[in-house]
Amino acid sequence: MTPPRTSYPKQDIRVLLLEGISQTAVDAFQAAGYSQIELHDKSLPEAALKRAVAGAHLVGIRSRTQLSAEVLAEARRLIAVGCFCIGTNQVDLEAAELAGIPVFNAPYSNTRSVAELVIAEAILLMRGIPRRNAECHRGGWSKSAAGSHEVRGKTLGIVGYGHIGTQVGVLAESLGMQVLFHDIEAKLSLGNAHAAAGLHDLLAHSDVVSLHVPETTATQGMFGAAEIAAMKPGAHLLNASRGSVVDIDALAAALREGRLGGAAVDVFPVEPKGKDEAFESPLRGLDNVILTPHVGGSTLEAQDNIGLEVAAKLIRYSDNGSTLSAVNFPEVALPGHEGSRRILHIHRNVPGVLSQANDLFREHGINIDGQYLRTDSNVGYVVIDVTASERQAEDLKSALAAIPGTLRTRVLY
Ligand SMILES: NC(=O)C1=CN([C@@H]2O[C@H](COP(=O)(O)OP(=O)(O)OC[C@H]3O[C@@H](n4cnc5c(N)ncnc54)[C@H](O)[C@@H]3O)[C@@H](O)[C@H]2O)C=CC1
Ligand SMILES: O=C(O)C(=O)COP(=O)(O)O
Repeated sequence: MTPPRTSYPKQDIRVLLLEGISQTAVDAFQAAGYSQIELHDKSLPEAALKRAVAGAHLVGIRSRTQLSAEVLAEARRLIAVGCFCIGTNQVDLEAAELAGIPVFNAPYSNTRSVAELVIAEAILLMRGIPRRNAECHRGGWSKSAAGSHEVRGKTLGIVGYGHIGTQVGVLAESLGMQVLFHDIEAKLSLGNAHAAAGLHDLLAHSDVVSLHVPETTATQGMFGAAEIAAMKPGAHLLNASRGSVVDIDALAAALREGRLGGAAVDVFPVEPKGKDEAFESPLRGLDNVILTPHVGGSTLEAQDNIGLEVAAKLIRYSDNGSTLSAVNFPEVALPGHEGSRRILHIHRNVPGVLSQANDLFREHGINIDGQYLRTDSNVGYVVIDVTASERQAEDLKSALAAIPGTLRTRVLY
């Protein structure tokens, strides 16, 4: 079956996928009729990124690519961005919205992978395995129970009790751990987990502390020397959230001085762009630290599911206009539009735009079959289904594009 025609022919829509996004995404785009797909296995340096996004209509990234306002300013053809991961802190979401570009992500697909890694690390740290592993590699043989503990009966403190934090809690309870959590939102406790009275209360009672907050202005640097000092002596810290959350120098000092028993760190304030760049960190060389290269969500299962999930969201927006589950944009869920032309108009949310748009339809003598509108404080997104010839729809699109405040206009056939 020939795919439905879009105002811009699908074979001319350019998809740019960075950072080794799964083949499942490529397959999904191809199955939907998108053939121009450019793939890169790592993130691009800023100048190359600007050049690449300038020619792209759909861009897929993971956590490493910074889509700043400056980069987005080059992306004049860009229709939508897909973050093939959970975090969207690497994108200037407001700049994207003000440019009329919805951003999508995969809020669930890698959560189990992170939770499994965290539980494995908690067990390894409580047994002192990172140090013993390092010693064996050097020919040592410290066969001793000193400093080794079962996790059963110990307390795990979870900071950020969201999709990942709750799963970590459930898995930890199945191992017989007691679970405390701290969140800025009121959260339903799963199992026998208890909300701590506050962050410092959690720190005072936990044998292992695991961070699962997003990067926000409030979480940047939230775990500094004071929080580390408030942890139980010999406790362990796990960070698979974002590198900016923890003061890495304060953590390195506490580990060197033996105030903390150990740490497992997956995310860093500065991460290499790819294999060719060296990883620098004050935590390197510390035997009581598990260092991993931001692989919390990197399992084949998670990546394959993320590829499908985010590609489907980008395709749905490109083909149908639905912004359902966009993280920065008014959400409009749309039915199919067989038999109608669908006109998409994204505009700054200023008074009068909608009435001018409606006037245009009257002036052009075009009846509106369906109209969908959502706004937030920055933008309005109006979708209008009309019975009109291709020519009439294109004329309307040009007239709509001339309304002051218009950010983007598209016609879907
Ligand atoms: N290492 C890796 O490969 C991966 C890392 N991540 C990171 O993990 C983060 C969390 O993921 P999810 O659990 O899916 O997100 P989520 O949004 O479901 O949960 C985050 C929780 O943190 C809470 N929170 C926000 N600010 C807080 C604060 N200042 N203090 C305490 N709690 C706060 C929120 O209320 C929410 O309950 C992501 O934003 C991402 O940065 C996610 C996937 C993979
Ligand atoms: O999902 C997230 O937020 C992650 O941190 C995983 O990032 P990645 O896709 O591995 O670059």
